[in-house]
Amino acid sequence: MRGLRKTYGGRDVVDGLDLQATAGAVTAVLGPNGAGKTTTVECCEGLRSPDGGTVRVLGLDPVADAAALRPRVGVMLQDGGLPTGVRAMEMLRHVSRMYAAPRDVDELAERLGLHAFARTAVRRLSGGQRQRLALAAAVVGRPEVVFLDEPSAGMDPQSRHAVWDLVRELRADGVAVVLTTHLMDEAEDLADVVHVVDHGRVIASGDVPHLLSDGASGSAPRVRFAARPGLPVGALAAHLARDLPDAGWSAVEAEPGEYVLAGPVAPATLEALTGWLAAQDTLVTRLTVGRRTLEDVFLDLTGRHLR
Ligand SMILES: Nc1ncnc2c1ncn2[C@@H]1O[C@H](COP(=O)(O)OP(=O)(O)OP(=O)(O)O)[C@@H](O)[C@H]1O
Repeated sequence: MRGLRKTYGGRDVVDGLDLQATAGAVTAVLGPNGAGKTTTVECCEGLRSPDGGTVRVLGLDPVADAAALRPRVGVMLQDGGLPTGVRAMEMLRHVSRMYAAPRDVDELAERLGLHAFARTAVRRLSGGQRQRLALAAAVVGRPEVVFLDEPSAGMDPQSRHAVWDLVRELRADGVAVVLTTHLMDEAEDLADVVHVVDHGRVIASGDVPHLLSDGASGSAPRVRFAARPGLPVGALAAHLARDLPDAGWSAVEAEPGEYVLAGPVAPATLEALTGWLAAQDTLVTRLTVGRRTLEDVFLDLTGRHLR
């Protein structure tokens, strides 16, 4: 996809977006709600027509060549897009019969735990059950390219891991998997390449280790703490720069009362931080030290939280 643009009511919700997905790899499009992820993948699926730019899937135009692409591409929509009146397994068997060489339906159902609600009408399924059924329908035809829009949204942890295992297996089988997500752990665990999207543009791309090591303070751990909202974070950064020999401190209030401190974090950092908080007469209610995450990458780039 090159220079993709999509406009609604005079507003560019996708604004010159470039990205590429390759066979045998998981490509994640990561971004907050409203970033344009669904619009982007729906242009690849032929469900929306771009207002600018070029989209090719397996070398074909998703709109003009829709009939040729249909047997080769699997799609899992965010809202399921399933017929609601039929029973779950009936629906899956029906879909499987449309393909030349479908997967074993029972084996797929077993892996995704579909047998527990096999005879339940689709409209009565829970959100997570519907998602699992939609995933099964997306992959049952052995597609070469699979688009998964927020595949594990609303799922319990066990189902989520079943989904992730299936995605890894698709990758091992040479499938090009494109998934949109706003879950950083999903992107970190699954993706070979992550495109971070905000306001309809790619603002960072690369494999996860590259993205996590990029930035002023490299891959140094972050200090996250909770305290009363509205602390003067500029003064905190200045205090650390004065107290500790290294430069390059940044402190942000990512959400009201939630702070992230980045810099050359060392044991003395915590002493300096808690000393400063005590001088502000402020009690810290939570404090953790951990590696940089994709959430931090987004925060560094936009000053906002991913969620
Ligand atoms: N048919 C439409 N008409 C008008 N505006 C739309 C339409 N579809 C999407 N939008 C707007 O385009 C923007 C991008 O939406 P999109 O669904 O692509 O974002 P997203 O990144 O997938 O978000 P989410 O994670 O919430 O699904 C949003 O502001 C949305 O309100």
